[in-house]
Amino acid sequence: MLRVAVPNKGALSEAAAAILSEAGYRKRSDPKDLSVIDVNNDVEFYFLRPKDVAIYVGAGTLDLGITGRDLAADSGAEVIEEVALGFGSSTFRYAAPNDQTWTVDDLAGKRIATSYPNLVRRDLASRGIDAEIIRLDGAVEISIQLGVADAIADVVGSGRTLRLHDLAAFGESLCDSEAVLIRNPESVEASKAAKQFIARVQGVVFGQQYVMIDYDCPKPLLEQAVAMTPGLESPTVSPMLDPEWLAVRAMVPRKSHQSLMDDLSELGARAILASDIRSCRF
Ligand SMILES: Nc1ncnc2c1ncn2[C@@H]1O[C@H](COP(=O)(O)OP(=O)(O)OP(=O)(O)O)[C@@H](O)[C@H]1O
Ligand SMILES: O=P(O)(O)OC[C@H]1O[C@H](OP(=O)(O)OP(=O)(O)O)[C@H](O)[C@@H]1O
Ligand SMILES: [Mg+2]
Repeated sequence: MLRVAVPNKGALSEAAAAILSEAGYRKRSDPKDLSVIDVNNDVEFYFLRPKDVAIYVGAGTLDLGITGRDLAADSGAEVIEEVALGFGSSTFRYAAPNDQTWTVDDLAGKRIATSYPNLVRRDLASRGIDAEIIRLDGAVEISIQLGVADAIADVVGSGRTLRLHDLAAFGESLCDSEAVLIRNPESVEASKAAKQFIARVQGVVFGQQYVMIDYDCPKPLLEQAVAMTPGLESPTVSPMLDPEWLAVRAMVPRKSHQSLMDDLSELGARAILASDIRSCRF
């Protein structure tokens, strides 16, 4: 049976559960459940703290897991990132009180509070900076005010928490993160079940990033229209009852589909439809 780790709570858990459900896997009925057996798919899910997921997967105790790229990096576990899941996007930044301008070199000899000590230690070492790391479990942004640190290194999503605490980020991002599906490098190399699981999750994520566009196109405009909607391989072009028109169908990136529909309409296409793709395989 394939063994898969899923965040049990926190920033990643809801979206992770939604993707797995869309991919056809069994949901847990009670949020307190720490494991669920999906008999139909021959998968056992373990609901763990996102921070611990990479440790289990790296050790080979579990085959696959969903966690944050930043958490996996901090764990030091040897895991392979299979699929970027498109949610839980964040950067990992140094920050300090915004009444002064800081550079990364100013961190030398200072106290840096963080929940990601290995990520920070590695970054400082690569820069040859010696600083003291204060390891905290969370609510890191308050630590300077409380006098235990001079600067912090933490996850930044919208940036709201930094602003609320009069902090400003400085230096480059130490890690551009999002939720990822990871696997153990050895244990599932040849496993058909693992490959199928990865393909299903990839299919849902890919489906979320694209929409299907259908439109009616006057024959003389076909070349221009398909240049705008090239699809993945190539668009499907079908005859219509009216010989002056053709029906075109292609996948397009979700992000730009509204402006693409505007452009197609301006070109002379009609009956332009966009529909969701729930899942796909390549
Ligand atoms: N505000 C946010 N915006 C985007 N991603 C976030 C945000 N907060 C956390 N993350 C991402 O979620 C993951 C951490 O999840 P979470 O915050 O649930 O874990 P935790 O901090 O260990 O747990 P908890 O917050 O319950 O103590 C990381 O990959 C991080 O990049
Ligand atoms: O940039 P923002 O959108 O404001 O989000 C960033 C904040 O979100 C996370 O905290 P979380 O809620 O997980 O609490 P924690 O610090 O206890 O982990 C993260 O650690 C930051 O504190
Ligand atoms: Mg958190």
